[in-house]
Amino acid sequence: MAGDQAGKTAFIGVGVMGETILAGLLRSGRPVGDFIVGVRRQERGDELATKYGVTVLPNLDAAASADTVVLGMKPQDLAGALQEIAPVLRPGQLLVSLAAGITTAFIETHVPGGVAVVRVMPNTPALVDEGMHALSAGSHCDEAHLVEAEGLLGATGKVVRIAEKLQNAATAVSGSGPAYIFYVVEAMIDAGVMLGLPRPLATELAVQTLYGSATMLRETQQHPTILREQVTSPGGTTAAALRYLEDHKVKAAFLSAMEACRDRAQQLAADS
Ligand SMILES: NC(=O)C1=CN([C@@H]2O[C@H](COP(=O)(O)OP(=O)(O)OC[C@H]3O[C@@H](n4cnc5c(N)ncnc54)[C@H](OP(=O)(O)O)[C@@H]3O)[C@@H](O)[C@H]2O)C=CC1
Ligand SMILES: O=C(O)[C@@H]1CCC=N1
Repeated sequence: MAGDQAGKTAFIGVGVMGETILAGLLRSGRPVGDFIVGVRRQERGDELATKYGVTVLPNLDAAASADTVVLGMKPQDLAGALQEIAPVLRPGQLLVSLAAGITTAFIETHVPGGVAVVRVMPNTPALVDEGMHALSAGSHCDEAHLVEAEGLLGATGKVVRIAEKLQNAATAVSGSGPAYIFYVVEAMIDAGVMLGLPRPLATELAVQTLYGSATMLRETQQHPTILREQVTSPGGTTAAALRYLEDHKVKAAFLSAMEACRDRAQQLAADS
């Protein structure tokens, strides 16, 4: 596919992540006519057509009429979907897979030779155009394919190119990462309530603290250790709290949790 002839993009499998990316593209000003949607349930298709005015087609027709196909189904559903659309795929066409764990090599074995594959690990902050998307090229990708994929993902946040062997580690950091952060915020709100704060106030304090801290990290470019030390007065309140987190091996728990995430991504690939 020549980059300057980029045509329609089909989204096949439009759940949380697919809709987030599609909606972001429309929000960024891309015409709805650039996109086609393929779904497996008619009522989901009706919902997307009503909400965005997007054309909904059977998967086979969606794949046939697009230069780029974004695959947004669960890893367990990917092989079945590839089998369904493979008959209409053609060399030079681009497949962009969002599926955790699934390799470009696996996808390439399920489609005709010469179809280009880009593997992406997106994340849900794309909903507010603050996504972090890591992408890797398959073996038939040229620069135009990568630029096309970057254009699609770039509408909702940052995009980095990474070696495919790092994809499962990226999943552990940025793909699944928002869930860890929400979990920590949930814990802080509940603790605030336990300490006597009304829940709306505890929520406001915790959410703004997260937002301010994230903004500091990004804008000052300082190492988190330095920023943490600035909060930690000798013999003060923060040191007392951090000591408890150290005693309970919270950092080690993060390491184990993220290893489990990486391993699960590998397992999803092995099971496919
Ligand atoms: N959610 C996240 O934070 C992230 C998800 N991902 C990856 O993104 C992918 C999607 O995840 P997520 O959006 O959470 O999952 P969802 O379950 O929300 O969405 C998957 C969608 O795919 C549809 N689907 C399944 N099979 C087909 C098919 N053959 N044809 C058409 N549509 C189909 C499902 O339809 P139905 O409505 O009928 O179930 C559903 O709407 C996964 O592979 C995941 O690994 C990656 C990074 C982050
Ligand atoms: O939990 C999952 O499997 C997906 C992939 C990364 C985030 N959500």
